[in-house]
Amino acid sequence: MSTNQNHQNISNVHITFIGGGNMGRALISGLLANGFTPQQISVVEANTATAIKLYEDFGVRNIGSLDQVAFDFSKNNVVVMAIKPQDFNVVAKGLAAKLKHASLPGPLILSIAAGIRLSDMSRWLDHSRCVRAMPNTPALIGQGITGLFADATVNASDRNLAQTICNAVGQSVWVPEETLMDAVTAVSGSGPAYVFAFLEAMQSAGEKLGLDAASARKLAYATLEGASQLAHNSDEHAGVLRERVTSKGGTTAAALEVMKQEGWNEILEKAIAAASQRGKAMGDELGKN
Ligand SMILES: NC(=O)C1=CN([C@@H]2O[C@H](COP(=O)(O)OP(=O)(O)OC[C@H]3O[C@@H](n4cnc5c(N)ncnc54)[C@H](OP(=O)(O)O)[C@@H]3O)[C@@H](O)[C@H]2O)C=CC1
Ligand SMILES: O=C(O)[C@@H]1CCC=N1
Repeated sequence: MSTNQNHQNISNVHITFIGGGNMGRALISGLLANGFTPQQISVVEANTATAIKLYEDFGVRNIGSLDQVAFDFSKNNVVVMAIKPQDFNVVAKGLAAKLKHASLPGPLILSIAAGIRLSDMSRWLDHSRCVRAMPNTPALIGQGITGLFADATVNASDRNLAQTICNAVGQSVWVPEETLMDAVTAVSGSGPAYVFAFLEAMQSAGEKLGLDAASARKLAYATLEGASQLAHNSDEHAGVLRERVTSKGGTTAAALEVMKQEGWNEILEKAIAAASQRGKAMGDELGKN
């Protein structure tokens, strides 16, 4: 896997988002905070209220429907497919009609849909200039991490363009096999939800021990942030940092013993494996269309 940083001139890039829901919004917000202008971004969003909010908050252009999408081929066009996996096939087939009339090589398609495979999207779109990406919602604040995969037909310039967009909202990692995109989805795509669940549990445990809600929240959030920064800035394995907190016969040891007995690691491994299997199953199922 490679995590190389790259830079491409973004001033001539135009990005059309199809779907401006949770993840589309996070990417738009992150891109605008990190070098892109509202004039470089258009959105096709089925939900009128969501579309209006995107315009009000970010000033990005709303395109009423897929039928109205028109590419200006003096620009380097990218289409980000940010609809739900279950809607992908129908949207892709609708977009295919537009791509037929586009001057070659047509836009770069960057799909962020969980599970949807390159072979299926290329078939539905009748287009081969496609890259798969799996970002996560911290992109909203420029702290995202995106897993990327492209097959051998995608040239270096397009890989660069895809990565430049993802790096505008955080970091990125290329994976060498498409099947690993299900692992990326399970670890970092869904990952923020596990962290939020952890935060909810920490806060609630504090409250059960008598802390008021505001104090419990502050203690839990600051601990997660501090520990995460500490791990990030350290060359040492997280296990070594854990041991440094754990005094022999002390409080942390008591907590970790319960986590061990209850199978904390196994539960997390099972949960992340379930997410990965769900990604694969979605790919199998939706790829039948
Ligand atoms: N949420 C996350 O953390 C992450 C999500 N993803 C992927 O991103 C994709 C989007 O997820 P998410 O943003 O959470 O989903 P959302 O449902 O929040 O957003 C999808 C949006 O697309 C709209 N939509 C549906 N059909 C069309 C259409 N034909 N044309 C234009 N817009 C349409 C939906 O409107 P309506 O609601 O009215 O149907 C909705 O507003 C998924 O494929 C998911 O796998 C990837 C990484 C992380
Ligand atoms: O839950 C999902 O399916 C999407 C993909 C990763 C995060 N959200």
